[in-house]
Amino acid sequence: MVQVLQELSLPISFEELQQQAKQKLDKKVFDYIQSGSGKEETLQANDHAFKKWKIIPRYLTDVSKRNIETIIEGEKIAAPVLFAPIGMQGISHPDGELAVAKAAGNKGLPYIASTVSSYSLEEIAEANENGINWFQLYFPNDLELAKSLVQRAHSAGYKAIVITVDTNMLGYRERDRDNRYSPFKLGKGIGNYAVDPVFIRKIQGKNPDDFMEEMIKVFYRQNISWEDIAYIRQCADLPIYLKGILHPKDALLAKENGINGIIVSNHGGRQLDGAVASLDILPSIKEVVGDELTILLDGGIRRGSDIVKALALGADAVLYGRPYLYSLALGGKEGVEQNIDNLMQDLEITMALSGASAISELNQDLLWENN
Ligand SMILES: Cc1cc2nc3c(=O)[nH]c(=O)nc-3n(C[C@H](O)[C@H](O)[C@H](O)COP(=O)(O)O)c2cc1C
Ligand SMILES: CCCCCCC(=O)C(=O)O
Repeated sequence: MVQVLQELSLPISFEELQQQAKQKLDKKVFDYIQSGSGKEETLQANDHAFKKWKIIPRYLTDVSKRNIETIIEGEKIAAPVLFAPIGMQGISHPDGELAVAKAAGNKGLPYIASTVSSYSLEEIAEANENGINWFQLYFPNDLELAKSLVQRAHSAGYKAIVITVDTNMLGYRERDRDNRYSPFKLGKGIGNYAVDPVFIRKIQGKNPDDFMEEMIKVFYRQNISWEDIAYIRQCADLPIYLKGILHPKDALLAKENGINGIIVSNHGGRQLDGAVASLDILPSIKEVVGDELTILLDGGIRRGSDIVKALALGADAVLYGRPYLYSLALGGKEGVEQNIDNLMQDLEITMALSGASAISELNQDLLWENN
């Protein structure tokens, strides 16, 4: 008997992937993932920014031996790509972060676990025990809780702390407001708080119906200072990255405060609408920080050519966001792995056709600005 194997086959194009995810997911969930804040000017600007730069390929170069690996925080990774922290992945697929972290590890790429993951950071670390995990911190209002989260991440083997600085409150997300949707009310809840000893102590004796309310109360620290960042450094001896840096002066302050790296990001256009596209501001940031700290970038990374452009403009690596979440929704862990295989192939082909055989060869000399 001939066995017909039903191989999972996700669309390769990002636009088609997004379209299929739209058909599969509940409308409110899809809107939450896809949309930006306000008029979505920043969301669109992220996309447009990549179109402004064209690659001027170099030919008659030897690209017969190609290598897309790079080193970030002293660890060799399969490509200059990290998985962006994305909260509550359980709304896209029941396996949520467990599937994605495992896929990241299998493909040799770091996974950044969000504070507001559906699963706890310990469960995620276990799922990706052979991979590299970083922990993203939403700085809570309570320093003891911040310390507890960071120390748990350290004990669970996380290799860096990413502090998101662009979310002192949630952006004005018109579609979620129209839909009356908040992911905080759905799914498994927030895995990290559900098991945190400090948080459990805080809610002790309270009505379980107030659990969510208590969580929301602790979420947003609206006055994070450089002293708070220094406090996190004292909690665990781990490299610190700041995510959401856009102003060159803040990048300079990060350098002066001994931060290990920054993530140039506008949160995928979900926070301040009207904010500059991350790719547009990258060259000015590179100019002030030079090679003294690691520069990562996210917002609009969809294809190999986007990665080439970001690296040529000064990023050491990029964070990959929405596309992996759509792949998760459509195909679970295998879907994410397939999408990453496609991205890595695309990157290798784009580099070779640009005349580069290694990541270190990508620089601004390869780009032309199309005003
Ligand atoms: C559904 C969703 C949830 C997100 N959750 C988080 C989060 O928990 N923490 C965080 O720092 N950033 C979060 N982000 C922002 C991403 O880390 C990243 O900055 C953004 O997705 C990059 O834009 P792109 O997806 O368009 O490439 C989230 C983004 C999306 C789309
Ligand atoms: C404490 C802030 C919760 C943010 C929710 C997840 C997120 O970052 C998003 O963009 O949505």
